Amino acid sequence: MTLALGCIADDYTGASDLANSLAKAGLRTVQTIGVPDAGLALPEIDAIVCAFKIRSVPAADAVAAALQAETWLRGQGAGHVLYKVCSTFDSTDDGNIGPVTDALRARAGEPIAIVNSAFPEAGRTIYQGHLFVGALPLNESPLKDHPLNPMTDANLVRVLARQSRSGVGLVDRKTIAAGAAAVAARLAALVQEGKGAAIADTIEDADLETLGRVAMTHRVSTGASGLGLGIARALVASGRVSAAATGTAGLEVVGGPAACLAGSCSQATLGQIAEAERIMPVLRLDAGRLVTDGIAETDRAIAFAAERLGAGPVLVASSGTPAEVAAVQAKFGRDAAGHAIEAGMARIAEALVARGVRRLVVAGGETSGAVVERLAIPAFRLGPEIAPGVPVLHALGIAGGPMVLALKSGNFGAPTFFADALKLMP
Ligand SMILES: Nc1ncnc2c1ncn2[C@@H]1O[C@H](COP(=O)(O)OP(=O)(O)O)[C@@H](O)[C@H]1O
Ligand SMILES: O=C(O)[C@@H](O)C(=O)COP(=O)(O)O
Repeated sequence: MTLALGCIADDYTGASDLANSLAKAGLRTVQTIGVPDAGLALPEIDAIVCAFKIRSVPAADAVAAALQAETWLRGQGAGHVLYKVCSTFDSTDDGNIGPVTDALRARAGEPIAIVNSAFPEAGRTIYQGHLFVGALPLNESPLKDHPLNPMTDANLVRVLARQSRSGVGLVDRKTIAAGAAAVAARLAALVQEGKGAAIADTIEDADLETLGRVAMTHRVSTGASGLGLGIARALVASGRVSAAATGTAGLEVVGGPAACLAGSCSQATLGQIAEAERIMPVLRLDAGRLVTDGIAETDRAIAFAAERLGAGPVLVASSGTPAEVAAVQAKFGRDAAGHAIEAGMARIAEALVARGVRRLVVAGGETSGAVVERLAIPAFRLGPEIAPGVPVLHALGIAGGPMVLALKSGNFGAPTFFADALKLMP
C-alpha cells in the first residue's frame, strides 16, 4: 500500500468528517482508530485518517500521539500529512493545535505550515484571519459556550499565536484569489519574517483548491475537512490519484435494533434531540448523577433502552443547555464532569451493543471518542453521507457481524438529523 495522503485527526467525529470529504473527492479512504495493529487487513486505499481523542488532552500527550501516527503514516508512503482540527478551531490557549503543528512541522523539516480550518459547505469561512460560523464571528457563535473549549476570539492569527512557539502570519483572500504562485510567494515572505505558521483566508471551495495545490508542495499542513477537500482535489488533478476511484460504499442493510446517544451540548444537537422526541422514546439523563452515581444512572438508561429497543430506535442524552452545563461544571469541575459523563455514555453504548444493537448514532466528538474506544472498533470504511461532514461508517475488524455507526459532530446536521441518519442505516 502506498498512501497519497496521511491524516491525523484530533477527534473521532472530525476524522469521519474528513474521511467523508476525501471519499467524496474520489480518494479511497479508511478511518482507523489510532495507529492500526499490523494484523488489521486494509483494502487498497489512497488515504488513511488516523482518529485520536487528543483535542482536549494535555499538549504533550497530543504531540506524542501525533508524532507516533506521523511515523507510521510516512512508513506507509504518505508524502503529505494533514493534521485535522475542528472547523471551529476548538482548542485552548494551552493547545493543542499550535503544539502539534509545531511538532509535525519540525519533524517534516518544513519552514512554515498552512493552517486553515474553513469548511464553507458547513458555513465556516475565514476572512482577514477571522473565523465565521455562518454569519457570526466565532466568538459570537454558539461555540462561545462549548463545555470544553469555549471559543472567545475569532481572530485565528491571535488564537494560534497564543498556543504556538512559531510566529503566525496571514495569507489573505486577495493573495489566494491571485492563485497558487501568489500564495507560495506570500508563504516565502512570511518565512523571511520569521513566521512558522500561516492562517489562510477562505470564502469558498475554490480557495481551498488553491490552498490544496500549495499544500501538496509541503510535507505537512493543519486544517479541517475543507483543506482535506482542497488537497484531495489537487491529488486527483495532478493524476496522483485516479479520478475513477469511488470513495464510498452504497446503502447496506444491517438490521437489528438501533440506538442513538447524545453527549454534545451544542445548540444544533439540543434542537435535534427536541425533534427526535417526536419520533422515538428519549431519555434525558441527570448529568450530575452521572458524575456522582454513574453506575446507577447508566443502569437506568440501559433498562430504559432495553425495554424499548424491540419496538424501534431510542435516544439517550446527557446534553444540557449552557446554563445546565455551567451548573454541573461549577459543582464538579469542567474536566471531571466531562470525563465522567463520557464514561457513562461509553458504558451505556457497551451495554446496548451487548443487547444486540448494531446500528448506533452518537452525537458529540468527545462522546463518540469515548464510545468507539469502549467498543474497541479498530477501523471504519465509508458509507453514504447523512449531512455535510457526517457519513455512515461501517465497522471493520470487529466480531459479531456487520455494524454501522454515525459519529456526528455536535454542530453538524439538520434538525431531523437522528431520523436522517437512521434512514441511511437500514
Ligand atoms: N449536561 C452536561 N453537563 C456538562 N457537561 C456535559 C453534559 N453533557 C455532556 N457533557 C460533556 O460535554 C462534552 C461535549 O463534548 P463533545 O462530545 O465533543 O460534543 P461536541 O461535538 O458538541 O463538541 C463532553 O465532554 C461531555 O461529556
Ligand atoms: O471540523 C469540524 O467541525 C468537525 O469535523 C469536528 O471536528 C467536530 O468536532 P465536535 O463538534 O467536537 O464533534
